[in-house]
Amino acid sequence: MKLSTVLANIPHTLVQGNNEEEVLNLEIDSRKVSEGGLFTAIVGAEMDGHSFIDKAISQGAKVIVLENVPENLQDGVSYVKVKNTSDVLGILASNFYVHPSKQLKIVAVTGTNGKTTIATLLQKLFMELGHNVGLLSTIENKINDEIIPTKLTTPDAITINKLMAEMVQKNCTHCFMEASSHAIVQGRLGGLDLDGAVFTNISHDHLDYHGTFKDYINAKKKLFDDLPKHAFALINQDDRRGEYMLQNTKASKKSFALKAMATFKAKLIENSFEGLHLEINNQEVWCRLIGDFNAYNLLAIYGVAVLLEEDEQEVLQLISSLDTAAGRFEQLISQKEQIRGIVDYAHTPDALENVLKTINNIRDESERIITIVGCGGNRDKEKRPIMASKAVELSDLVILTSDNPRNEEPELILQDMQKGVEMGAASKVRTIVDRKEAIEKACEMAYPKDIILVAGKGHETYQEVKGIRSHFDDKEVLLSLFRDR
Ligand SMILES: CC(=O)N[C@H]1[C@@H](OP(=O)(O)OP(=O)(O)OC[C@H]2O[C@@H](n3ccc(=O)[nH]c3=O)[C@H](O)[C@@H]2O)O[C@H](CO)[C@@H](O)[C@@H]1O[C@H](C)C(=O)N[C@@H](C)C(=O)N[C@H](CCC(=O)O)C(=O)O
Ligand SMILES: Nc1ncnc2c1ncn2[C@@H]1O[C@H](COP(=O)(O)OP(=O)(O)OP(=O)(O)O)[C@@H](O)[C@H]1O
Ligand SMILES: N[C@H](CCC[C@H](N)C(=O)O)C(=O)O
Ligand SMILES: [Mg+2]
Repeated sequence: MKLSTVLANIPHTLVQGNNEEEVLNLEIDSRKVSEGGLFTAIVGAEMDGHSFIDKAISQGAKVIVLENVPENLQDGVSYVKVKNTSDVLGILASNFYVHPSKQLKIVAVTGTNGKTTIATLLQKLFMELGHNVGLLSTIENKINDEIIPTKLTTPDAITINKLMAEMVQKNCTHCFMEASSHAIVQGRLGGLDLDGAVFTNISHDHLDYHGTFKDYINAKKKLFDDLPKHAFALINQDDRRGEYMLQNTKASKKSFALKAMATFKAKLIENSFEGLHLEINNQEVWCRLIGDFNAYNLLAIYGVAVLLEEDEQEVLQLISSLDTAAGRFEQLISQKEQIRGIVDYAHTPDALENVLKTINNIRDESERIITIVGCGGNRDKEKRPIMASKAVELSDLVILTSDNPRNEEPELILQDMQKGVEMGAASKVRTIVDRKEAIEKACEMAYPKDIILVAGKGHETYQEVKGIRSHFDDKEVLLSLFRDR
């Protein structure tokens, strides 16, 4: 594609070079640039892409999009100056891949918890409804049944557009995606033509990155501020910040709620280890998902489907057969002793509290709860003592352990967590650095019918220590320990 076409609708100055240059590919990482590529220099959180411009050229880049022009320009290379490279990357990628988002119905889901559940189940539902559908999620990206592995919840703008172009090529009509707060702030969704956005809830997370809770809330709000007029903005009316998300949006305002007045209403009739019994817009529905919080997720899914003009009856019928997303309240029960293992991705104080409250509400009094939980390294430190304290408050026994220590010392993360354990509760808490040993200990301590909650890693199949990811799977460990129980 010609450079002038790639730069359409982007205010820029061609400092040197030729607008007719053919661009063969786009890159933001110099290490991945190939012949004929366009390299965009991004000022990142840790590094400045401008320092890799020469490296990108040595790898074959023919065009450089940048904010700061270097003193020495290389011959045969076009240099394009823009005001903010992160801001234009989405438009650049959309131009290069010929605006795939305009050819898809796209709904982005944001909020602290529930994004993966809602996006994943929407993809399943819309496939059941007979559509070809794409998915961008924490667990994986998908084009219909084809799985494309991912390391991020929301990919960078180039990857998003590339995947969407592939979705269009494979006749997809819809794409459901998660919009993380990091992605919104970094402009990864820039240039996308969204048809709807969903707000689930907001609670403590990622303060390491956003600084204050207010900035974290405003990061989520930006998704709604940027929506076009033809889109819908669907918010959780029961969340204190739901209404705020709609303050400056041009989109049509819709809501869902269990308590407040809303466009889409549901009532929780019963909640058990077998599933949820709900009333959605005055119709009774049985669902296989567990926990009050999933009533919100299912209602949001219903709302999106109706707003995308699917048949309400068919949607309600299909919702009742939807299964949970991998690692979200996944249950395993040992044969002989009926010990109940629950693997859940709760890695925020709010998620942990919700999951534990759900278990407390539906368990039999005699069934004890043993919780295994850790907190990620190189992530929000403030949530560590809070998560430990919630675990202690709502469980009979707690084992604090490691969850992706990354570049931090696991022992120090655990010390931060221990600060949330009150003196009087110390007797029900143990600390075991090795996650496998922690799960083994929990099984050793469990009586028949006890409940073991393994929180924080959900679908993850690795433990990341000092930059190296080794295979680790909570579910796999539990399964092998349950074999003889
Ligand atoms: C803190 C953060 O969000 N970083 C993301 C961000 O990187 P960055 O632009 O700040 O990168 P940087 O390392 O400072 O480098 C600046 C630029 O130099 C380039 N570079 C760097 C080195 C080199 O040799 N050559 C080169 O060209 C980089 O490609 C980059 O363009 O943009 C990159 C491209 O989009 C992301 O891959 C990267 O995610 C990192 C790996 C990450 O761990 N992010 C996590 C925190 C994240 O985004 N998580 C959210 C989910 C959170 C949740 O809700 O749970 C997600 O969406 O996954
Ligand atoms: N609507 C909800 N409200 C509160 N907690 C929820 C909700 N949905 C799920 N959870 C809890 O949060 C955990 C994570 O859920 P999910 O993966 O759907 O969220 P997410 O927003 O995608 O998270 P991430 O930002 O890490 O990708 C679940 O395992 C469950 O414990
Ligand atoms: N997307 C979240 C996931 C956290 C999951 C938990 N297992 C951890 O590694 O901290 C993050 O990157 O903060
Ligand atoms: Mg997610």
